[in-house]
Amino acid sequence: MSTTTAVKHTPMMQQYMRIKAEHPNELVFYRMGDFYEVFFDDAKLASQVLDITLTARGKAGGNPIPMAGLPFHAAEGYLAKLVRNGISVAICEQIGDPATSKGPVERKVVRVVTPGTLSDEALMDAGRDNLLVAIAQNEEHFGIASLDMGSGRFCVLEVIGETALLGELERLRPAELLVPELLSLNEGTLPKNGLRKRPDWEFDSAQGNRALCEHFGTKDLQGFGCGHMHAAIAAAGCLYGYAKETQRNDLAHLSGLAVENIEQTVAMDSATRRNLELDLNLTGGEENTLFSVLNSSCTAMGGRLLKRWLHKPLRCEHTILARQSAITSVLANYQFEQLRHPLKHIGDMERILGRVALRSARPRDLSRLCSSVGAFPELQSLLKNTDNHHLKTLAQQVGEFPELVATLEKAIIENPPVVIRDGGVIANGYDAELDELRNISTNAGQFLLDLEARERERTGVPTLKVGYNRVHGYFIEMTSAQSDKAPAEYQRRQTLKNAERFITPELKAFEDKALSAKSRALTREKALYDELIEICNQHLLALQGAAAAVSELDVLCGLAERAEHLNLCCPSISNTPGINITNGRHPVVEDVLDTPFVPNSVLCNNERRMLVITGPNMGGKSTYMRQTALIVLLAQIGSYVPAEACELSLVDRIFTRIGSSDDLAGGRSTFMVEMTETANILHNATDNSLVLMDEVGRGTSTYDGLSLAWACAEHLAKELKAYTLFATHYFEITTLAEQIPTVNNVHLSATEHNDNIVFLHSIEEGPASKSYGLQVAKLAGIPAPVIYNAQCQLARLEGQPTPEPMVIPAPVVEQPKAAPTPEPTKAASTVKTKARGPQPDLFGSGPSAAEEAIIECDPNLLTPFDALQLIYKLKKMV
Ligand SMILES: Nc1ncnc2c1ncn2[C@@H]1O[C@H](COP(=O)(O)OP(=O)(O)OP(=O)(O)O)[C@@H](O)[C@H]1O
Repeated sequence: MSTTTAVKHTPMMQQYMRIKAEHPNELVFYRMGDFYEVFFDDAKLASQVLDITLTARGKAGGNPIPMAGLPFHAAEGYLAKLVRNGISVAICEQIGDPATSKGPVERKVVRVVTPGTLSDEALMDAGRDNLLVAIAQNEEHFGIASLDMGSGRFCVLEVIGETALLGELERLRPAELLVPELLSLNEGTLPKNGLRKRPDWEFDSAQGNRALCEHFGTKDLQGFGCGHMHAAIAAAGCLYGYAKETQRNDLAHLSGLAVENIEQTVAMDSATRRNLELDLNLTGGEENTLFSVLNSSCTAMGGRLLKRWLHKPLRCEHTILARQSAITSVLANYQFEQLRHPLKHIGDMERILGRVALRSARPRDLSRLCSSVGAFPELQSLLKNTDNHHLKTLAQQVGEFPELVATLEKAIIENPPVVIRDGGVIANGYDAELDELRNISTNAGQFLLDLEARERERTGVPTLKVGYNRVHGYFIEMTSAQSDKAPAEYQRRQTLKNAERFITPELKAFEDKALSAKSRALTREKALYDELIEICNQHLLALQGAAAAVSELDVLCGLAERAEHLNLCCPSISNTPGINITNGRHPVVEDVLDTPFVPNSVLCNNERRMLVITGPNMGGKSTYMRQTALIVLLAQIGSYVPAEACELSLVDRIFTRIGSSDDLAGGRSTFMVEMTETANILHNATDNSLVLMDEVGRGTSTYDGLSLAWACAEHLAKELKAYTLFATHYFEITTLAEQIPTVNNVHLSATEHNDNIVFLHSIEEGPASKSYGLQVAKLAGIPAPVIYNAQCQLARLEGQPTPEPMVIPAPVVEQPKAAPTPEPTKAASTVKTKARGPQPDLFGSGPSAAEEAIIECDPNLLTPFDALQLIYKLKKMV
């Protein structure tokens, strides 16, 4: 804040400063009539992020106070933009009455909107979970707590080591991340947006335990299965405190803590999650991802659940088979199509219920909740005769809520306004008192006319009038001459020169009602609305369960629809170790290709633990590897898979070492990233893991790279025995198959036509015969002279005659500095005799004649003439 306490402020500014001092880390929206105003540094930030004008209001210490204002009615859009940028906002409203206030109206922060604690529909992306995450550290253990404020889903887990932690953070992608001040982690690896450091004491496990027990009304947390998870409880405690502080609410919808058991799910590190492009592609977009192809859910909550499934493949065969059998069941007779009809009428119940619990639900939330729950009977009748156990369980969990639907239907008008503030939400006929109040204000005129006519007749005074004035209110007026005809219950209210004014008990009662009818109608309506929210809250737990079951039904029907339309097959889970995919396809590449996708099979088992994949660039190696991982992943979420047939045993981890990018924020070069990821694989892969290695070693010099690739492949095949797909351009590695029985060569086929390469994309047994690198470069548009030069260099390296005399100076070709380490050398000697194709045998080739001549000569002994001779000699040799 660019101001000092010594500066004299106006009373209003003093009030602002007091409030701001309590919210140093939030941008304060200070309510001024129909505007929110922001001051000082907040104003500068807001004007920058929101692209609004920065002006000034008054002065402090002679300097103008920077100010930016935004209309109150448009605040939501601005809030959304700020939270998307990771900025929290404290909303400070006028709570005093301006008419009676001395000095500035009393103001108070009514809520703090932070990126991770959103629940307003307008501020959230319906397509993804919006998570508040906290991490706590206990030596090597990391406790992770996550909360989806919208739905109240509150989960904890513990992992060991930084890599596993980062893998989970990649899965959760927190909108806001709470970390202790003293976290021994490389901060560059944590997401920047929404990162909040909290004091270490907030992560006290015992204190967290107490707060959580108090919230759930339990003696301890054993019932949730996390009593012993101290790091996770520390994280959950901090998260809970933060959520409560910002929401200023009792968070009733947080009904339990779910323990995410990592033993039950397939572990994937952050690189693997990114490389497989599960729900985000490599450029960060949402198109062309596994999710985009596979999602055909009808509800937003179904879509979000599918994302969670894709990021959490299972190792629990029972659950996988339950999902699979449900899909098979709804595929029969296209039942999924019928089920999708009621599902389309179900709104985002999960988030609506969150707002109901937070008591911030809007009228349209209630009417959508009503129509959503109103669709349950149709779902039930469709599932009534199912013989599938899982579908039966889900149907039971969905239940029916006839009374609630009847109440909401009766209570809320068909298209209610956005907010309850101005009323007009509760339907006529729902509440007699409200009806009467509304009748009074709308029918007041008629009532008075009727009364006038009746009183004229009763008194026989045709000039009797019913009137109103602001001082005396309603009255019956008679001329002074006729006033003796006033009945006994007429009470004199006012005497004028020629007339008398009376009031009757009936008119008095009407007056009491009419004068305040409008505001009382509004008050009554608000009370009824709160009552409705309470009624919904009474069903909260059951409704949350129903929403979860509906989401799952939706995902299962969506997967069935995809299975039907994308021609997927039901994988079978086997106890015999192995992955056997017949004619598998890459669902995303297949989706984007205009030409037919070439299906390929994979066979890995105890005898075939590693496939060394060779083939030309663009041949389809990466596609083949990724499709294998995606098929395994889909099988383990319980889905059908893109293949003709598939049988597999469950894998415990999926690792990928694919592509290369540097990690500037984390201070790691491309090669360092590559090696870190490889190290993680070598430390953690088991004989039940699926490992994809794409061109390991290419990030460094040829010899270092080949040696590393060789050693990694050998370690994976001999020691770890993981199912490994190892794509490489180092032909030497194909000879591993001759030394290790469980290593097999496969290649992506291609052929040449008129000097051009034709990719066949089909997998064949054995190593590739050629690499076609120059043809692919030509295809990519490398200029002809450069291609020609490359051809010459290739011929020279291969010891073949140069195609044409070379005019371009030869580039420096790297020469081996030292012999490779003993193990690879042993392997290399085999390579020398066995290496196929025209590529040079890098380990095997000795020094050339020119090199030998250079080695032999001693420059200290050369005369200038000798040196010139040597140059001529060398020139002849190359
Ligand atoms: N089975 C297939 N059927 C049809 N087209 C395919 C198939 N596999 C790959 N392709 C096409 O070939 C392109 C290149 O595939 P991919 O990236 O897998 O090749 P690669 O062998 O890994 O290449 P590089 O060695 O250069 O990384 C894909 O983008 C896709 O268009």
